[in-house]
This record gives sequence, C-alpha cells and structure tokens, in this order.
Amino acid sequence: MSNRTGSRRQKAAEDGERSLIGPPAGHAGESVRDQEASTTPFFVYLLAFFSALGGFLFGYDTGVVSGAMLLLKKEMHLSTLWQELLVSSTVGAAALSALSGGFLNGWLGRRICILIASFIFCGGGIVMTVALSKVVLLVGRITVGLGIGIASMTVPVYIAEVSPPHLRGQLVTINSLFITGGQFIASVVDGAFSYLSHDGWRYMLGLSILPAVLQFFGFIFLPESPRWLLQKGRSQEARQVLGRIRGGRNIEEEYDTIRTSIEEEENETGSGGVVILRILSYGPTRRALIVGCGLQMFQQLSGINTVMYYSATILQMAGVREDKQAIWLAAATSATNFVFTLVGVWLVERVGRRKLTLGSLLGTGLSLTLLAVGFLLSAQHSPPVTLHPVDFHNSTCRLYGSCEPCMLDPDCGFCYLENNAGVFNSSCVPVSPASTDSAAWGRCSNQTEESFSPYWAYNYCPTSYSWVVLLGLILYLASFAPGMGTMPWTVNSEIYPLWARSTGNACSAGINWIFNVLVSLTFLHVAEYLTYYGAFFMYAGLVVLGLLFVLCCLPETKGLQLEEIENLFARRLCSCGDFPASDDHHVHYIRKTTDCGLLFSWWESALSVFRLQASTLWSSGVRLCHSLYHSQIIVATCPEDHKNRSRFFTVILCSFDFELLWAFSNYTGFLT
Ligand SMILES: O[C@H]1[C@H](O)[C@@H](O)[C@H](O)[C@@H](O)[C@H]1O
Repeated sequence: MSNRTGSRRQKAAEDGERSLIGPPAGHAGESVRDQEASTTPFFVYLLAFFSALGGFLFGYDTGVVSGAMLLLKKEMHLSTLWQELLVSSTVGAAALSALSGGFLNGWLGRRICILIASFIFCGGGIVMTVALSKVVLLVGRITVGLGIGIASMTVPVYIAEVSPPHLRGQLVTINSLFITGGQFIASVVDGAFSYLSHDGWRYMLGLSILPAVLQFFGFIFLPESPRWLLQKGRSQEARQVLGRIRGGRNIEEEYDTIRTSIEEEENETGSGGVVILRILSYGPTRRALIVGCGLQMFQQLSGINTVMYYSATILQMAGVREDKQAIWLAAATSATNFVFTLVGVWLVERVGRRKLTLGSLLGTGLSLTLLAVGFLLSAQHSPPVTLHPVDFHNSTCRLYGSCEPCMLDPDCGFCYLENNAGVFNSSCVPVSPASTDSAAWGRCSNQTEESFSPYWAYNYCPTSYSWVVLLGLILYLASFAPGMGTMPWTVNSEIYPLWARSTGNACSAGINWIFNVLVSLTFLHVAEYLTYYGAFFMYAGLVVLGLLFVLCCLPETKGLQLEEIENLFARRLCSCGDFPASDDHHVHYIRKTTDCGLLFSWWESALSVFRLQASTLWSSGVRLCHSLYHSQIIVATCPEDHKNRSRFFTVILCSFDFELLWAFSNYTGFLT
C-alpha cells in the first residue's frame, strides 16, 4: 500500500479516535456539511446546469420519437420495419459512440467532448427538421444517437470531477433529472404538436436544436475539468481552473490530493498500454468495472424502457382509446418518472447511494410483481371471441377462442363492441399489412369515429383489471426513478481512478445502451412466448438478481473524495458492501454504526449458531485468532455509548467463531 494511502489511513484512525471521544460524529459531519454548503460557489451549479443539458438532449431525443412516429408513419407511409429502424438506430448509434467516447474523453478532454456532442446534436436536429425522405431522417436519427452516446458517458464524469465531494452525488444526479426532464418535455411537445398533422413531427424533432445551441455556446466559455488537465501535465491551468470553480477558497489541499493521486496511480499501474487491459488486470479497477457495468445492466434489465414504451398500451387497456388522449396520458407517465427522479436528487446525499439503490430495487421488484399480477388477472378474465367471420386466407387468427392469445399473435387483433354490461360481438381478425391501426378486412378495417362502430384492439385486450396494472405502473416509476434510474450513472462517475475513468464510463454506458436495445427489441417476442404477465414476472426475477448483486457488491461512496474511492475496491468483490466505507472521518462514522447494528441484529445471532456447527472443522488456535480479531474491530467501531454493551455481546459471540463467514468469503473470492 502506498505511503499516501497509509498516511490517510492513519489520519482517519486519528479522526475516528477523536469522533469516539468528541461530540457525536453525525453532528460534526452536519456542521461541516452546512459550512461547506453555505460556501459552495454558484459557478459549480452553473457548470452542472450547462453539462446536464447533455442529459436533457439524451432524454429529449430518445423520448420525442414515439409521438413523432404517430405523425411520421402516416405522412411518410412508413412500414413497421422503418418505424423500428428510426427508433432503434438512435439507441444503437448511442451504444457505439458511448463505447468509443472513452478514447475521445481521455484524448481530447471532457470539455471538447461535450462541445462535440452538442455540435452533433445541432447537426442531427437540423438534418431531421429538413428531411424530405425517410433515408435522410434515418441519417439524422443516427447522428443524434452518436451525440447521445458521447454525452451520456462524458457529462456525469465532468460533473463529478468539478463538484466538491459533499455535493457530488446531488449534482451528478441532476444529470439524471435532466434526462427524465428531457423525456417529459418531449412528451409535452409531442402532445402539443400532435394537432398539427402536417409537418408537426418536424417541430417535435427540431426543437432539440435550441438546448444544443445553448450548451455549445455555454461550453465555449466554460473550463476543462481540472483533474483531466492535471493528468495531462497542464498543472498551471489546472490550479487556475480549480481556484475558479471553488470561488477563491483555499484549494491547496484538494489540488495536492489530486496531484499525488495521479502520481501514485502512474507509479502503481504504469501509464502505457491499452487502458481496458490495464483495468482488467488490476484488481480494484476490475472490480469497479464489474460493479459499474452490473449496475447499468440491471438498470435496463429492470425493464424501464419497456414500461415507458408500454405505458401507452397499458393506458389503452385502461380504456383510453383515442390517440391524442393516450399521448397526453403518456406525458403524465414521464412526468411521474421526472418527479420521482427529483426525490432521488434530494435523497442521494442524505441516505447514500447504496441504501437508495437497494430501496429502489426492492420497490421496483414489488411493483413489477403487481404489474404482472394485473396482466395475469386480465389474461384469466380475457373476453371470449363470439363471432367467427369467414376467413378466406385461413389466417391463424380464426383459431383463437379469446382475446388473450389473439392479442399475443402479432398478425392478429381483436375487434369488438362494448356496452355497460361488457364486451360483445367480438372477433379475432388479421391486422392490416399497411398499418396496425386497423384490421385487414371486415368491420374494423375502416376506423370511423361513429359511436356504434366497433373498437379495434391491437396489442391489448379490454379488461376490468386495468387499474391493477395502472397502479403497478405508477408504483414502478415511483420506486425505479429515485434509485435505479439515477444511481448507475452517479456511481459510475465516481468509482474509477482518474486513469480508468473515461474508459470505465465508456464501457458501462455502452453496456447500458446495449441492454437498452436488447430489452426493448426483445420485449414483444418475450411477451409472445411468455405472455405479458410472464414477461413482467421475468423482469421481477431479474430485479431480485440485481438486488443480490447490489447487496453484495456496491460500496457506499457518499462524501468521499474521488481519489479515495478506489480503496473501496481493494478487497474481494463480495465483501464490498461490508467494507469500511473509507478512511475519511465522515464515512468512518457510517461504518461504526453499521457494525454495531450488525452486532445486535437477529441474523447475526442466527449466523453465530450456524458458525458454531461449522467451527468443529477448524482448529481452535485459528478460531481464537479470528474471534479476537473480529471482536476488536467490532468494539473499536462502536460509538462510545455502545462500547460496553458491545463488549458484552462480543464476549458471547466470540465464544462462537467467524470461520464459516471467513471460509465463505474465501470461497466466493473466485468471483474476483
Ligand atoms: O437513467 C435513465 C432514465 O431512467 C430513463 O428514464 C431511461 O429511459 C434511461 O434508459 C435510463 O438510462
């Protein structure tokens, strides 16, 4: 271990000692925090705002397309394949550019990358606005995708690098707020311009040019990240920028920490070679990469984009049949996502990243289960097919006896009449090859606005259990948005040392986009094979895996300086959650309370009994060593007022031993 790390440890131990005899550490932490907060210069907020415009464009450009598509498909006569291409090409391009953005970030710097991204956003916006053919439109969509990829990996890194530690989580999470804000504004713009059936889509797609121009001109005047400057040896400039960002406060300590950390990193890991190989061959960065990519993967596997995408259908199930009404209600869905992201911004520095993510995953899993139950009830009470019109083409649709299997077949739709008593005169007929808005032939082939004309349900079934699904949808967004929607971006911006930060973020953002494409493209097929409730039960299962992953592997990074976070990954992956959060005074306090809590909790006693059984396998000498070692840690890490009680419990606990846990953690070490 390096001297600097060693001396930091020592300082922390001293701080820890002081906190045991001084006033409660929580109070001390708070007053320092208050002091820091009151002196946070406005400039930091300005930087965060202009960078987060990149997040806004990410949200806007991915969100606006669904509303634009309703108009586009009619005006440009788009086939289903072209519709899919226009939506997925952006996400695919974002995956590619996020992966290559790591290299650009390290080479050109964060500021230039943000400038490039906003320039690309402007270019893409202009191409889409003036597009006269679907091919040009596709070029525009791919262009904005390239911008989204670069912005998605650069912006969180830039904000994390310019923020003071006590505000970093909040400021980086503001980027996520801007993403969901972009999605929300996009849905409002979609609603507003949906009344303009001719060329309305041009305004929808073109409006993104405004924030892109604002960001571009803003960043011409804003500085580069001081950490990147120092890494490139531009120390004079770095010192000036840091001074400017910190509003003239004394920056010597922070500057020295960054500089020594860069020097140490170069000594410890070298500076040559391909960065990704260096990341993979060095334990702490390899573990950080696994955690970062895992979080991004589980974010997408939680099904957020299928829920967002599927919200219109869920609303149709709830009885909203008009396109325009559905558009406005979809805006309400993205508003819910946005409002609850705000809750995340508020909570991140209060409860920390780990608890926020765990709580969010728990809520997400439960609400996905509720969504699945809603779909299950709807399927079980699916209205029967009562009319069987002659089908000259012998399509599969004539084989279905109820709406559920008919709706799951992508070639069929449900045509029905409805009165107060429910659904009647219903049939399952082929969908029109030209548009999914009507049937290929028969009563539902000509959609009229007359009140007695039959309804055409494609992809959904009329049901009286739609409220369960709707409730599931709202609870899902309320639990996903504050934690799983935000923390993967925030945590990734903090967990890599400087030399690995660009590449680490590029990989994890790339994983996010790749899983985004995978989940959204496979959703309808998954639903076809597993049914809708099966698909949502499956997402709930994946969330449980995500919960276990976070429980075992995600350490708390709250309040630490970026240069200290690497230490959290010094131990085996599965011990991260239980690892001393830091040498830092504030986080030291968290560890103390955690261990004490651990000591008294019920599962600790259960484990002890379990350990007792296993202990016969071990020699008594080894057992004694371990027990003494652990008992010392537990007593030392408890606040003064708990110490005696903890000594008493420790004596009891130490008569058992910790070997099973020890053996287990050694065994699971193969993961790293
Ligand atoms: O964090 C964001 C956010 O939660 C969005 O709502 C979602 O569409 C994105 O895929 C995700 O990366």
